[in-house]
Amino acid sequence: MVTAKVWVMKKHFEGFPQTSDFEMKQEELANLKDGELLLESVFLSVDPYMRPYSKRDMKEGDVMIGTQVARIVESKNPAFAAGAFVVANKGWRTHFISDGTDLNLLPAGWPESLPRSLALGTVGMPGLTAYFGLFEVCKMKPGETVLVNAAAGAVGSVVGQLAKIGGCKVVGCAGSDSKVAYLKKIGFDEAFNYKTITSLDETLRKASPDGYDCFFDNVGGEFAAIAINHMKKYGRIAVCGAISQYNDTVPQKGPYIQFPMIFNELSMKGFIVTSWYNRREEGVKALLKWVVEGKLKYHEQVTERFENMPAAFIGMLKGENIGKAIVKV
Ligand SMILES: NC(=O)C1=CN([C@@H]2O[C@H](COP(=O)(O)OP(=O)(O)OC[C@H]3O[C@@H](n4cnc5c(N)ncnc54)[C@H](OP(=O)(O)O)[C@@H]3O)[C@@H](O)[C@H]2O)C=CC1
Ligand SMILES: O=C(O)CCC[C@H](O)\C=C/C=C/C=C/C(=O)C/C=C\CCCCCO
Repeated sequence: MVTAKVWVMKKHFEGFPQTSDFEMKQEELANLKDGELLLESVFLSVDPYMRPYSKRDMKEGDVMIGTQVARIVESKNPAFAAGAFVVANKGWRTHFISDGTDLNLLPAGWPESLPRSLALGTVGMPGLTAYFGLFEVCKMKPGETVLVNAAAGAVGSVVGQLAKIGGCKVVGCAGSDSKVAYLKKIGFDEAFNYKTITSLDETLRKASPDGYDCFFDNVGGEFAAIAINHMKKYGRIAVCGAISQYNDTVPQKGPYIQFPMIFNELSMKGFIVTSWYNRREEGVKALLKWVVEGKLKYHEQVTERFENMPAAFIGMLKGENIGKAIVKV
């Protein structure tokens, strides 16, 4: 008999999540039946979507939603061998049982030198968000200028580098000087700290006087309201996330976007990465190839120990991460 540790959302978040909103519990797992597998989480992901999705999909007492890289401890399913690693979507749990239908094996040929946690970041859901958001939603073309916010994070850092790989100029912003230095290091043409500039309007104009063809928006709110006025004619905006609004208790007002949308004939499209998962294999293959070739750099903010899941989640929402926020069990 295996006992799993799990984190539940004890109380719905009000405003910014607090550690007291979470509770760690234990779950006894049943013995394996034929066709089933026992898995242990090795790395868990903490992601911004957990904040709005908790409100939409969860009730108090539910295990926190989320994905992990897990190792197969025991297999009674001939399609899976013990010792193999998979990506699963089983929530904040140390151990769990699966019948294999909801597991994705790490791609064949995963290099020994690469951390398997990248399957939750640059070569996983956030990397795929950048890939499909930029190439399919923004329809980025060589020679264009791309703007991305939350640029030093899991999605943004890949957006900027894919824009460079695709032959574009890229402008990014982040919330600290060390993040801005990181953006320069990974090839951003222009980068600024949105917390210390005096005028976003002036900063965006200076970074690209001719404006922006593509805007990959991870933040929403006031930033997006100002950035939309800097789009070029026929510019495209991928509405990926709205992290500046996730912890609001009172909805933000405005903006009124009709004038720039009409006069510059802009396109603005929201998207959810999983809608592109019929092409998941293609995206993972391309991202892994660029990582192996050294064209796509990665950084991970690793928090040790399952017990620290809430702290890692809250820290990521506060901006403590450079690159992908990961918990190592
Ligand atoms: N549509 C989709 O399918 C998907 C959407 N997303 C969205 O993409 C965005 C980025 O996700 P991800 O890369 O995983 O997360 P990140 O790794 O970028 O971490 C979140 C970052 O957001 C920034 N942030 C927090 N609060 C604010 C704020 N009020 N204003 C501006 N920036 C803020 C912080 O960086 P800083 O220090 O720079 O402030 C923080 O590090 C999120 O909005 C997320 O919901 C992600 C995956 C899929
Ligand atoms: O890795 C996986 O397979 C899980 C991924 C799940 C998820 O779909 C990935 C990203 C989602 C990002 C969502 C971003 C948002 O900004 C969500 C916006 C609105 C949600 C509605 C909330 C309503 C609350 O009142």
